[in-house]
Amino acid sequence: MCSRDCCSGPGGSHRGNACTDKKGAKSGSLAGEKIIPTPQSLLYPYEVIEEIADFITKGSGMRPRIGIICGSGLGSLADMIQDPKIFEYEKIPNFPVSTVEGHAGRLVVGTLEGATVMAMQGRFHFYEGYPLAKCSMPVRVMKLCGVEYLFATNAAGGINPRFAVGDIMLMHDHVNMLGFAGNSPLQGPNDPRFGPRFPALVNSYNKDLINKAIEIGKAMGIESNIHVGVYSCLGGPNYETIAELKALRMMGVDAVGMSTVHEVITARHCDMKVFAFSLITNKCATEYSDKKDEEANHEEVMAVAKNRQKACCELVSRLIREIHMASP
Ligand SMILES: O=P(O)(O)O[C@@H]1C[C@H](O)[C@@H](CO)O1
Ligand code: HPA
Repeated sequence: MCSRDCCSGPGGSHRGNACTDKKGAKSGSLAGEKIIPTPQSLLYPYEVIEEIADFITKGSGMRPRIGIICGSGLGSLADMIQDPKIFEYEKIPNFPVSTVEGHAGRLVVGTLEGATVMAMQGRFHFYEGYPLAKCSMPVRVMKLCGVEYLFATNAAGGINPRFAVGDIMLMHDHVNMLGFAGNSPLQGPNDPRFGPRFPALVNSYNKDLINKAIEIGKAMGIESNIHVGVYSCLGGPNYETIAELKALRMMGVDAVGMSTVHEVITARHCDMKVFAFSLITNKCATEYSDKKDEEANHEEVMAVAKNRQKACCELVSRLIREIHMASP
């Protein structure tokens, strides 16, 4: 079988039934030979996750309580961290690398508003070629580092016509389109040390944290820019067609992106409390038009994220302060 960072990510590839690892060595089997499937979950068994978590907790001298995943262009959330200990993804054993612009590719551990935190400045997306279990593997690392709360953020297209560019949508639910297609980060044998075989996902998004965030939005004077809504993740990397956006809207989706859902599933499976929000970086057209400026593009996504980073940082830091003050 392929080695740890196998064919399922950049650097390796499938050829027929065989696979090549990063060094190009053929390590699978060709047609006619015995083929042993490797379920995604076995790419990162408990012991490997534990090793990565030990590397981070020993290297930082901390057991962080809050984990943050920075969305596209929202890396500044991690820049708020005090006394940061920085781990480049390349230097973390068994860690994938970031390949997307706006995702620096480093883990930052330190304190924020008095709380111990670890932040991913760069997440892994399905469209980068990583299977879902690999995309959300860092959430399990967070869990074994001691994280109780996951803060997942993303850049997303607004489908709800009431949303404006620059608004923040607090996620209270999601529609798992990749799950509709039979893909899940929890596929393969279940390790009960992480969580149950069949986790429930109702109430995945912590209501207390949503309510606190709404109050914080009011205190910041941005209540009209804060919404509560439903996010959906498609595989990307292409943005959606009009017909897809219309269908998503009919399903009750308010914002669409290419991440977060599999991270939330993984976090809920191992019983973490989840707070997540989308920064609306573009409005999604749901009617046919020839106007070029209605087409989504990553430059616009990054520019809007940069413009709104101050508000996003304040929301996150105030919420973390409340969590820490309520139970230091
Ligand atoms: O990592 P997130 O979900 O914030 O990134 C979004 C989705 C794509 O990666 C990219 C598209 O512009 O931004
Ligand atoms: N669609 C999907 N992902 C996105 C979008 C979008 O419109 N904007 C930012 N990420």
